[in-house]
Amino acid sequence: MDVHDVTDQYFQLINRQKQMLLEAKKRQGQRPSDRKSKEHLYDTFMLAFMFRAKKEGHLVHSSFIPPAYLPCTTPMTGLRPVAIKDLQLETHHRGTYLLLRSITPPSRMTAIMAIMEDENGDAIMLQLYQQEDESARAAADIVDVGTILLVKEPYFKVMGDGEYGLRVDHVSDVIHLKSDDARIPTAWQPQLMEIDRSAESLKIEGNLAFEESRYWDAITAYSDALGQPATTNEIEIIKRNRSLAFIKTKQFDAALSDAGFPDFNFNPNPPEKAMFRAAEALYNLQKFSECCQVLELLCTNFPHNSQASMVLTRAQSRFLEQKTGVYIFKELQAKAKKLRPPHLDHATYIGPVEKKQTESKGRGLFVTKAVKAGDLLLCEKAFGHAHADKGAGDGNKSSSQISLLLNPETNQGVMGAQADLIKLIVQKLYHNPSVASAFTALYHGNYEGVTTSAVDAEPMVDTFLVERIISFNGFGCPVSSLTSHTEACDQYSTPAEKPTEQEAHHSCGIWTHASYINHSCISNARRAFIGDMMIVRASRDMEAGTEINFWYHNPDGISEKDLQKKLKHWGFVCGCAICLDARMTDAAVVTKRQKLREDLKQGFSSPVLHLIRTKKIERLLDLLNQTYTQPAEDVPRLLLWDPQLALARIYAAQNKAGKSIESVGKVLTSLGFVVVGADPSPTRFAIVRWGLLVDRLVETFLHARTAFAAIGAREDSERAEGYARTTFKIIVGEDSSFHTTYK
Ligand SMILES: C[S@@+](CC[C@H](N)C(=O)[O-])C[C@H]1O[C@@H](n2cnc3c(N)ncnc32)[C@H](O)[C@@H]1O
Repeated sequence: MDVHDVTDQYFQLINRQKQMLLEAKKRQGQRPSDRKSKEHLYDTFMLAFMFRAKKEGHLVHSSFIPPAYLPCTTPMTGLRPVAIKDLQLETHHRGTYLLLRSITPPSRMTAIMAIMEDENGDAIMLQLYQQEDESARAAADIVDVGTILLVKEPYFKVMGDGEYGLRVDHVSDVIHLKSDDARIPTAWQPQLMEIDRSAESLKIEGNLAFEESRYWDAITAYSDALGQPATTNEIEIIKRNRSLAFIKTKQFDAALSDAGFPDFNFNPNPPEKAMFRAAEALYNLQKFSECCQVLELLCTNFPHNSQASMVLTRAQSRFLEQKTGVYIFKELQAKAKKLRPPHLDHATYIGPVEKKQTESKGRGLFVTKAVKAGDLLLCEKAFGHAHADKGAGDGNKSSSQISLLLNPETNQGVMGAQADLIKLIVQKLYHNPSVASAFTALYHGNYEGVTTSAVDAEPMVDTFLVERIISFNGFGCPVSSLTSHTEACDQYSTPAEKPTEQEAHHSCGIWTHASYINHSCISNARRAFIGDMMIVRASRDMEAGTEINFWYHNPDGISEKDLQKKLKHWGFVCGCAICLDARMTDAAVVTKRQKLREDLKQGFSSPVLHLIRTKKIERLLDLLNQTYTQPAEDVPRLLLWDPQLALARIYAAQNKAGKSIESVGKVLTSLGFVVVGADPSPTRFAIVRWGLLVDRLVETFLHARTAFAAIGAREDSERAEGYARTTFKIIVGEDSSFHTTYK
């Protein structure tokens, strides 16, 4: 993940956590004799609960990923009960389950916590991780006073504060029991029997909960109703109602099934509502073709349903995007600017690409036909996207959105919305198993998860597999590459001084198709973002069958050693020509280059006469150029192009068109381009071979446009503008904002 890596800053914290884990491990298997009484745990928890409630909203979350363990794969019938008093520290109690009842309300930190008791009256702190956000589902919906649940294969451990507790990382390891479940002990059963538990009264209860936006309660009531005797007609109505509640809670697989899709229960004239629910679910599952089919039938059978025809128009637009890759990018930019989180209602387009095995990088993505620089390869909606406001973590009021995620097992520390992304994807997989395989098929290193995806007919999600996949495949992203492009170019104020800090993104996501693209510093594609859409365009012309590569981390402005450090957690060392050349370069040459860049910096800031100054700069650039031995088209000269551009800028300001064009040609050559006509000769200006696509290339081509125009080479000027526009399109993802950005 190319997000804000803070491993170095939090090295000590990671080490401290490792030490704590080692200490805790020494107690493995112990049955602690100093467990606190139920009363003590209750009092302490409630005090902290009240104190925390007052401070709510100003929490900066930090969390440690514990050593990975597998979710429970044993069916309930194969598990035996265990009691709190029998739990052993630092142990996963495989083959058992613990029956618990909550004696406190929940407290939400990184996990949802509550004090639970067992049948013997012993109590324990329970921590439930990876649950939905408060905005999606209130913590009290998950656990509250009186909630009875089963924890499968409980993990008993020493917690951060030295107390003992249960930690549950896999959402499928907890089963909530309904009030009539036979496993509930008599003493915990409700004293008063409810009067009316008929399907009809439960349906009404569900409807009421739905009207009050208590969708989870509505689902429980409808599900209870379906457990009671009812006519076929009643069952269908309850299911249709539940289907809508499933849609509201993003459980689209279940919504589709409740709507009766695909055969609508063999009904040749499916009910209007059933079709509408199915269409909504299909839309959200991005199945636009099937969605259009259902809506077309709905509009034919019920021509007065204006909402259906509106949704059909929307679904048709998505279907068209999916088929053709034609988007109204201006609209996408406008939506990304306005929406928070910037999740856009648009479809994924998969261009001329296919997944194949590479020789040494695992699987990769290849073009299936010849493409030109600028061509669209992918325009992909994120499978999951977690947004963190820019500036979050800087002490402003958005700071609660940012978190620190530390993994002592992989020695990694990242700052941003990753913790949210893990949670979000765990929930998506848990609630929509039909989409899981696109995610679980992604690269996950040597992590060996479970081979099954369901237990007791319920989906099973391995949180640690999700974390591993995100770590290897996630990308940090700006809200819009248009903004980051303009910011990157504005930042470049001092000539010959590369910006040292590359932008660290706090928002992040997973794009399951783009995830097959391997890294190379000498890339032939670039990714851009508009909201949660990733746009991948070719940055060079490619033959059919070429492997697509983009850089995971920009190689410009960073030493080879630091770059490998950034790439380390992906588990490979870049073997591209730039990196190999850097490794072979003598230390004396490195020092010489540094010295020349220092001299150039001084040269640019020198107040001496222009002519003397540019002459000196030319000489220094020439010396710097001579330090490279490999042809620039094989090994781009990353320390040369930016001072060369600074010189082109000076010539442009001095209206020295010829010199400006010559400098532009040198910028392009140092970036690995092969160009012709970058001089006042009659040869037409053209790119024979594209090179590295840095942000300031747009400016470079625009200098050429102006200079060619000044010498009356109109055609060359137009061509230079065309290249500027193509470059902009590759970097930003689209070119509809080209003229407003570069007036
Ligand atoms: C996002 S995945 C890319 C797809 C992956 N190759 C696969 O088989 O699914 C990232 C992983 O691909 C591999 N990879 C990517 N670029 C590589 C490179 N330049 N050299 C070697 N391995 C690379 C590494 O294992 C990395 O962790």
